[in-house]
Amino acid sequence: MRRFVPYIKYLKAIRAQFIGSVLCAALYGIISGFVLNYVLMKKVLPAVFSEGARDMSTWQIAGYAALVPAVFLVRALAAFFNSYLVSLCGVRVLEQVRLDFFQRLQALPLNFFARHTSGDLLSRGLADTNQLQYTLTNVGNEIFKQPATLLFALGALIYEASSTPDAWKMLLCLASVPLAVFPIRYVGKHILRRAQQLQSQLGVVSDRLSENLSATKEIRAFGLEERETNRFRTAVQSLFHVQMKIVKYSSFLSPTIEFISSLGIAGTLVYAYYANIPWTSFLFIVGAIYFAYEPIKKIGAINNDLKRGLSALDRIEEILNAPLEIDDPANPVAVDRLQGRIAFQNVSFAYKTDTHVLKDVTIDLPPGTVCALVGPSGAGKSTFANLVPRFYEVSNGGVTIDGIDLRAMKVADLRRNIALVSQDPVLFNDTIYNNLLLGRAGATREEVEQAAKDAFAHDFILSQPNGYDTMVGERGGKLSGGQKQRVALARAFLRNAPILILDEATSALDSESEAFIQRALQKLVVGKTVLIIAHRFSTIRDASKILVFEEGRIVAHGPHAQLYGTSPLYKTLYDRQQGAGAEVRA
Ligand SMILES: Nc1ncnc2c1ncn2[C@@H]1O[C@H](COP(=O)(O)OP(=O)(O)OP(=O)(O)O)[C@@H](O)[C@H]1O
Repeated sequence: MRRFVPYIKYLKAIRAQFIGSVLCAALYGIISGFVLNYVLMKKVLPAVFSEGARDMSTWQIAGYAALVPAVFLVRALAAFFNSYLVSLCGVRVLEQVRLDFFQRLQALPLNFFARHTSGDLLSRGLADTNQLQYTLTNVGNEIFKQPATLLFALGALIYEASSTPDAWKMLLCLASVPLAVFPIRYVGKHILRRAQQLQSQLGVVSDRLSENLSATKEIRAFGLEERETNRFRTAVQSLFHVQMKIVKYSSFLSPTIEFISSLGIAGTLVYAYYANIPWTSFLFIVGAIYFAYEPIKKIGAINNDLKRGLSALDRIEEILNAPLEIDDPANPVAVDRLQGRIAFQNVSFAYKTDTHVLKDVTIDLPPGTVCALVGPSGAGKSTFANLVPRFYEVSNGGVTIDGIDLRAMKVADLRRNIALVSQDPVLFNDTIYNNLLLGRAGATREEVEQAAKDAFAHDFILSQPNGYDTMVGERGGKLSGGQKQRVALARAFLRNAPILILDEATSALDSESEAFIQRALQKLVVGKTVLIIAHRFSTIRDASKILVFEEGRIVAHGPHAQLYGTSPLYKTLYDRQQGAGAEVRA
């Protein structure tokens, strides 16, 4: 239970409901453990079956009989309110945990996402939080009710045994109680291990599903349907296997505890026979034994739930406690609009191992430089560009903008000064207008439309069924590649940041889109420091500075005319690209 303590803070806002649920649980415990037994065995049965019972009026009989449903009614109300309020608390705590989980995902560095698959993260965010919610409400439901019931049942037993001559020896029947601890511990241990397997197997299933859904076209094109189904089947079968192990252990517990409690009752029966215990006392004590074992059985079951919840919590906390790595400094330098002088000073960088993919890179790009990054595949161009918005932290050296080390400013301040247009821009499943607005929240309608005009997107947007209010579909699926690119460029116009990072699309666009995009780009780059991961020779040639990457180093830099004569690698890359046409990568 200690593991859940840090989350108690989330109950603050609903303190009254939580206290209400505990009080209802206590009332339930008193009724189940004592009142029910007492009313039935000590009041109703003796009154109805005693020698003078024949003389009672119908009203008197009915009065005694009505006591039974009256007690059950109060117990039912206590159970209902306990369950309702506890569920409310559990759901509220989980709402916060889910939010924390999501917020953490927003703050974690990109490196983290390279280490975790999206299926695994989805499974932690959905299946594990669901399991935790189930545990919290289920365990919460019983955690006060059952111990209260046990306490009052034991109290009733001791009270009765001590007030009936010789009956105290009947308490020996409780000697079998400790026996119940063994199966509870045994099952709990196994369930914890299996629950961990179950949750991670759920991650595998979710991973297969999300990978499959993200590659629907490739699967059909390569005829991979059967292979995919088989892969999914294997994952689901493993899940089934682990699930059944859990069912086996959970189902084992209840009957075992019932059997142990029957041993106690059998012992009581033998003793009561020899000790001549009155039947009313005997029934009361057997009732109390039953009501004492029932909570033990339930506590065993909630122990299992708890173990499953703990394994889910472990997986959620792995994310909640994952180091942020890239965080704001304690005393950030105040940054408003930067000019855009980017400088790398002896920068080395490795993704995870010691293998550096950037090695001792030093370069100074004055504001307004349009800089093309070229080099063979894997040479480090994207990595270089990704260090500027501080998507990753350098291993050695430092990156500065306007002379300020990136680590000295707030991450949000830095990124507000950068616009990013990626190769395959992602649009959210929202209207075109709202997708544009992501460039700069708070922009006016006129500004948004002007940005769309600058990006040559305005006309195609107006020709959509609902103009700017047309929904773009999941990941912008209802727009063509060229249209998505223009929306992304319009977003960059709207942002109007001093630094622009552009990953040029490698796939061919139709010539009309291509021409629009080139014209938009020419306008967009004016007055900005631009890093273009360039794949078209026209872009490369027009750049004011070209950085040639090879195996993580900048081996040459300068304008096209100079590099063409001095850098053999650049000459080869450029000639190859020019020969192969606009679509071939550098
Ligand atoms: N997230 C990552 N995790 C681990 N290694 C990575 C990651 N991203 C890139 N790398 C590795 O870093 C090296 C440089 O990659 P980078 O993407 O910067 O090259 P690039 O020059 O942009 O290549 P391309 O032109 O093919 O996009 C490569 O060896 C690549 O395998």
